[in-house]
Amino acid sequence: MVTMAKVWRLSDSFHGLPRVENFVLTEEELPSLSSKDVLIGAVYLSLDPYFRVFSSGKNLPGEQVGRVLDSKSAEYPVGSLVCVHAGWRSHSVINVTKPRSYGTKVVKIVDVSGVSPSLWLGAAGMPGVTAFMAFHNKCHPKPGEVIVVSSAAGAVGSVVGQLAKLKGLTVIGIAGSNEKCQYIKDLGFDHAINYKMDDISSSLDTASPSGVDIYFDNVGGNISNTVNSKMKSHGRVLDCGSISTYNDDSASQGH
Ligand SMILES: NC(=O)C1=CN([C@@H]2O[C@H](COP(=O)(O)OP(=O)(O)OC[C@H]3O[C@@H](n4cnc5c(N)ncnc54)[C@H](OP(=O)(O)O)[C@@H]3O)[C@@H](O)[C@H]2O)C=CC1
Ligand SMILES: CCCCCC(=O)/C=C/[C@@H]1[C@@H](C/C=C\CCCC(=O)O)[C@@H](O)C[C@H]1O
Repeated sequence: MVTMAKVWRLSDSFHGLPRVENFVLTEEELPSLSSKDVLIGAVYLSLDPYFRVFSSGKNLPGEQVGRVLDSKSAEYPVGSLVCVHAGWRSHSVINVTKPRSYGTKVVKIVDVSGVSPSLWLGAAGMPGVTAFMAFHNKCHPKPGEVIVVSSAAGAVGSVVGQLAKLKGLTVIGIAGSNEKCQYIKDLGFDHAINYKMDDISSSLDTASPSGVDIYFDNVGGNISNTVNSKMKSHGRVLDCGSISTYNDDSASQGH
């Protein structure tokens, strides 16, 4: 039986903000399975900021949670839930012995009842691991310190803020709407700044008159210029990303 995959590709490279016209939905006939191949049906697709910068040619990158629909590998029986860098596509035929883009593999994931498998693309996946490793291994947090997190309602920032609360820090989040500010307050953030409505500088002075010990930066640009001006001596700035620059084709994307 022939399997047809629906595959999102780029019809045109990005210029400035991504537009619907940049994307085209195509169809692709999949090969029959060879030894160690599995047929995966997508369950959740991940949309991450790095797509804007790392998309090459017609192909979109992207991790997905999928379910094994057919298998020539005893290690991945039909019905297994997996995470795989397959791109934005409904179905994939993948050889489980071959590494994927930048070394990733087909990762079997635990199907926890009552927990959405989409978490494996968020808090339990790459964003969550990024937050955990960057916060604990690079920020050197100490209880009682003050941390500012930009893009605080995002996949990475929302986890960083919760980890910081667990570590006993005072946590200030910066987000772009009152709803997101309420969301991060509900997560336990001590302060929430709406960068589209509030004066960031005076809000930071009010939230932490003595300044900032750690800035977990996901945004870059003017927001970070303001936060950086509030850093204490020996403060730490963790440059996780600069999403405010990704749509600026003239900016250099160095990380
Ligand atoms: N170094 C690494 O290995 C990794 C780095 N990253 C980086 O971390 C950052 C966050 O990623 P992730 O949590 O997945 O993002 P999400 O897609 O979850 O959230 C991104 C949020 O950033 C905010 N944002 C977008 N544009 C701007 C802007 N111009 N100014 C201020 N805020 C803006 C928006 O929220 P709002 O409504 O609040 O504006 C948006 O929802 C990105 O820079 C990403 O590149 C992510 C994963 C790994
Ligand atoms: C513009 C620089 C973005 C840096 C921050 C960021 O979001 C990093 C994310 C990495 C992500 C991207 C790296 C390579 C993508 C290659 C796409 C492909 O070939 O499939 C990945 O390494 C996990 C995040 O740490």
